[in-house]
Amino acid sequence: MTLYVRRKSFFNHCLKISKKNEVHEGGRWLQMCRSKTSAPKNFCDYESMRRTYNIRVPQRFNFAKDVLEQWETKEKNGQRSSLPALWWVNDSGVEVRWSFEELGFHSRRLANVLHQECSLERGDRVFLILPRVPEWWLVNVACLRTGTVLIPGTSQLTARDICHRLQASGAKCVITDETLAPLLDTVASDCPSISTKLLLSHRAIHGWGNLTELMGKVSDDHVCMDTRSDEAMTIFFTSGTTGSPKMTQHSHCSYGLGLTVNGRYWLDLTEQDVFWNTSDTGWAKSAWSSVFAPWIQGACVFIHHMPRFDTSTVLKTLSSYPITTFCTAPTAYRMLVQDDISRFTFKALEHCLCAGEPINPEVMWKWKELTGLDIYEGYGQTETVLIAGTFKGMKIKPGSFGKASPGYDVQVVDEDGSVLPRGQEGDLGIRVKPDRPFSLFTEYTVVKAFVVLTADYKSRDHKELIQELQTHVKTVTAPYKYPRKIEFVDHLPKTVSGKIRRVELRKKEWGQQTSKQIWK
Ligand SMILES: Nc1ncnc2c1ncn2[C@@H]1O[C@H](COP(=O)(O)OP(=O)(O)OP(=O)(O)O)[C@@H](O)[C@H]1O
Repeated sequence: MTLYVRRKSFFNHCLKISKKNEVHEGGRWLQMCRSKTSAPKNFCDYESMRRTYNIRVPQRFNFAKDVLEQWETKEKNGQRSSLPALWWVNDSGVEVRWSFEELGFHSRRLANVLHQECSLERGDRVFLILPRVPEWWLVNVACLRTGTVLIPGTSQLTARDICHRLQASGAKCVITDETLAPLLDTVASDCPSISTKLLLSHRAIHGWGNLTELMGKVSDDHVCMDTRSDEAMTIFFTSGTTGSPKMTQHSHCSYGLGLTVNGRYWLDLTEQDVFWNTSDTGWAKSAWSSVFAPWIQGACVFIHHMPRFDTSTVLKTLSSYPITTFCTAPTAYRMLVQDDISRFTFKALEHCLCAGEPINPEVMWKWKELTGLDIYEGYGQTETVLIAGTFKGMKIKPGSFGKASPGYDVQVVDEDGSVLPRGQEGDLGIRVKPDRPFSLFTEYTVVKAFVVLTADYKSRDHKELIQELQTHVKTVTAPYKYPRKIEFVDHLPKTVSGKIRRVELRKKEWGQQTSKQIWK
C-alpha cells in the first residue's frame, strides 16, 4: 500500500495526523548498482512482523528501571556485548564511552540532584536546552528516574520562544549551558514557575546552580520512581509547520514501549549495533532515535557533537567508527552525495535511514550507487512513534515512504474518515476506535484558562496590585507588556477588583481561543 498524504483535519474513527505533504508518485524502481543487502535481524518479513507484533502494556512502567537497569544487569552478568551504551565523540577527538552501568551511576547522581538539591517532585516539569553533550542523555534518564516530566527544546529557540514554552508548561526547573543561560535570564522574571536553574559550564553564573558540582555532592544511591505506564513522561513541542507549536505530552509507555516499533523493526537494531542518529536534541526525533528506540534494543547510541553539519566530518566518522546504522535527514543525504564519498570506506555500515521530510529519489539512487546501501524512509510525527516506513526486505519505491508500522492501523481516508480505494489521494489516518494505540501521545497540553486584565497599571500601586493578585492567581506575568496575562484560579476579591478596569476570561486551546468578559 502506498500512502499519499494531502491535508490535515480530524475525524471520528481515525486520528488524522497528516500534514500538507505532497508525496511524489514514483515512476520506477531503483536500479541496483552495487548492492549490500542485509537481511532483517529482528523479523522475517513485513507481514509476519505485523502479525507477530504484540506488546503488553503493564500497569507500571519506567524505562530507566525496566529497560536500562535490565541491560545493566545483563552487562554485569556478561550477557551483553562489550559495546558502550553511549559513545560520544567531538571534533577535537575527545571521547566519552559509558556502559549501561556508568549511565546508571551518573544518572542516579543527577536524579539525586533534581530531587534533593532542586526539590523537584514527581510530575514537576524540567525544561532542558543542551546541545548534543553527554549530560543531555543524563538529564533524560534522571528525569525518568525521578518521575519528573522532561521538556526538551532546541538551541535555536529565541527568548520569545523560550518564554512561551516556560509559561505554557509551567516548568519548575531549567537546565542549559552558558550560551543560553543569559537568554533564559532575560525571560526568567516573566516565568514565575521557575524555582531552579541548572548550568552546565565550567564558569559560574549568578543565580545558577552548577550541574557538575552538584553531582559531585550527592550519592549515586537512588531508587527509581515506580511510575504508572500512562503517567506523563515528556512534553515535546511540535515544529510548528502548520501553526503554533503544540505541547505534545507522551506517557512512560507511549515512547518507552511504543518506540519498540522504531528500534526493533524499522532501525532493526540489536545489542551488537552502533547507531548514529544526527537529529537535534530538541525534537521528538531525538527521543525516538537517540534514546528509546536504540536502548530498548540494547544498542550503542553513537553521537558526534558537531557544532554544525559538516559532510566531511560525517563521512570520516562513518568510516572511522564501527557504526552499523545511520539515520539522518534527507537534506543531509543530499549534501553527503555531493561530497566525494569514494574517498571513504564504511566498514561496518549496513543500514541507512531517513525521516522528517520526503527524500528525493535521485538522492536515494546516488547514495546506493556510491555506498551500495539503500535508504529506508520513515514517516512519523511528534504525536506518534513511526507511522509508516520502508522496512528491511521491502522493495523501495521512490516517492513512497512505505507501509504502515506494526501497532497502527493506517489508512488513506476521505474527509468523513472512510477508507479510500487504492491509488486515490486523501488524508492519512490512524484508527483510534475501538482501541486507541498505546503508542500515541496522551494529549496536547493546553493553557486551559487565563484572565487578561485591563487595569490602570500606570498607577503607582501597580506592584502591590500584582502582589495581591499573586495570592489569588497561579501566575502573573511580569509587568512588561499590556494587557497582562494571568492564570485564573479563583474569583478576584474586592481589594483587587477596584483597581481593575476589565477582566476577560480567555480559554485557549491549540488553534482556537475563546474570550469572555467576566468583570465590568
Ligand atoms: N518521511 C517523511 N516524508 C514527508 N514528510 C515527513 C516525513 N517524516 C516526517 N515528515 C513531516 O514531519 C512532520 C512531523 O513533524 P512535527 O511532529 O515536528 O510537526 P510538524 O507537523 O512539523 O508541526 P506542527 O504539527 O506544529 O504543524 C510530519 O507531519 C510531516 O510533515
